[in-house]
Formats: sequence, C-alpha cells, structure tokens
Amino acid sequence: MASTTKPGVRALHAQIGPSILNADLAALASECDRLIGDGADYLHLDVMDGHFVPPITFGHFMVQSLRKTIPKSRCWFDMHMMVENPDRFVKDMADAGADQFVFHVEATSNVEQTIRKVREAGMKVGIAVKPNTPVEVVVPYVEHVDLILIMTVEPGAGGQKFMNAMMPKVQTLRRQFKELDIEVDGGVSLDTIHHCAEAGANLIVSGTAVVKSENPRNAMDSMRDAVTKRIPSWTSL
Ligand SMILES: O=C(CO)[C@@H](O)[C@H](O)COP(=O)(O)O
Repeated sequence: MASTTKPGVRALHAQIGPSILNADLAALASECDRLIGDGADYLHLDVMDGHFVPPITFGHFMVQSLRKTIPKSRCWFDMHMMVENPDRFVKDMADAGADQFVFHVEATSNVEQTIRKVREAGMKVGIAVKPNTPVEVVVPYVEHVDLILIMTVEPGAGGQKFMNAMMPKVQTLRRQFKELDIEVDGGVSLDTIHHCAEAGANLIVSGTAVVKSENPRNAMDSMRDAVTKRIPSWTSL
C-alpha cells in the first residue's frame, strides 16, 4: 500500500514487463514462452477496443487461451485496458486469468466504482494516465490502487518515441508515495531507461526494445539493473 509518511522505497522491486504488441501475434504463445524464458518478470498485454484508441487488438478469449499454456504460477498478466467503459470487461478478464487490470482514468465516469469492481473480481488494480492528463487527477486514488501507469507515448501503437516530458509526473508521484508501484510504458529502451530510473518508476514496460532485440535477456537484465541501482536514491527525491 502506498505511504506518504515513511520512506519505504527499499521494499520496491524493479520488474520488467515486455509488451507483446509488436511480437508475432500469430505465434503469441511461443513468443510469450520465449520472453518468460529470457527473464520477463511479467507480461504486459495491450487490449485496444477501436474506440478509446483507434486500433483493435484482442480480448479475454485470447487471454484465456494464453493462460492454458502459461499458468499463473509461471507468470502474471498485466492487462493494459485501452478501452471505453472498462467496467464491462472486468469479470471476463478475471475469469480468463488476468492478474492485474489497469484502466485509463480518462475512460471511466466513476473511478471509485471501477476500482471496486476490479478488486471484487480478485485482481490487482491500476490507473493509467495519458500524456495530456495531469497526474494530479489520479493522486486522490493512489491509496486505493496497486499501481499508477504513466504513459510515455500516446496509447495506441508500439514503436513510438519516448516522451521525456512525462518524467515530472513520475517524480511527483514518487516524491509523495515512496512505496507505490509506478509503471511507465512507451518507448522505453536501453537509451531511455535511465530517465525512468531517475524519476522513480519501478515497473518497466518495454515492447520493441525487448521483443525485437537480438538479446532480449540482456535488454531486460540491463533495464532491471538500471532501475534497481537507482531505487535507494528515491528516498531523497
Ligand atoms: O500501450 C502501449 C502502446 O499503446 C505500449 O505497451 C507499447 O506497445 C509499448 O511498445 P514500445 O513503445 O515499447 O515499442
């Protein structure tokens, strides 16, 4: 649980969650298997509905299928729900085997209700923030969620340029909430990870830079090390 009083950053862990959006989706099970074998801490699965963002990706049937080959004991699934009205997908995703449900603050008219539904369905809950949304919008909910996701690109596609201008949002949260899991997503690579690590992000989503890397294990290890080294410095942000 997040805390504003005691410096608890040492309890945080750096974790790397490859985004499979730019993987070979026709061979998704083996792509995921490869990434887990190479040391992924979790899998970041991007659900797009064609409304909240223009593209459509996949839904709970795909998650259900993936769960048949990747049991919960092997890897946890982080669902990034780029969908309007996320409430309607909560139960299906939980039943399909999702572990964490991250919805956009811009996509629901009742944030408290969405948080409650996700919790009741037995999943961890997170709130995502688009680049043009001020981070202050999510601060009132921090005590009630497991993580905040700061988007470092406009949601909707992999392979975009990292937006360094989002780092003050991460820093604002980390200054206030020393034990909060803060996730970043979009354009995170070996060239940009140091910005995320300095600002205070500990859950690192990386798509192209891992999936298309010649050595995904090295890429993930290097990103994890870069964050792990910086964690102690977050007490004095
Ligand atoms: O949610 C999204 C995009 O909407 C991300 O998860 C991207 O898929 C990450 O890919 P890279 O930017 O790292 O290539």
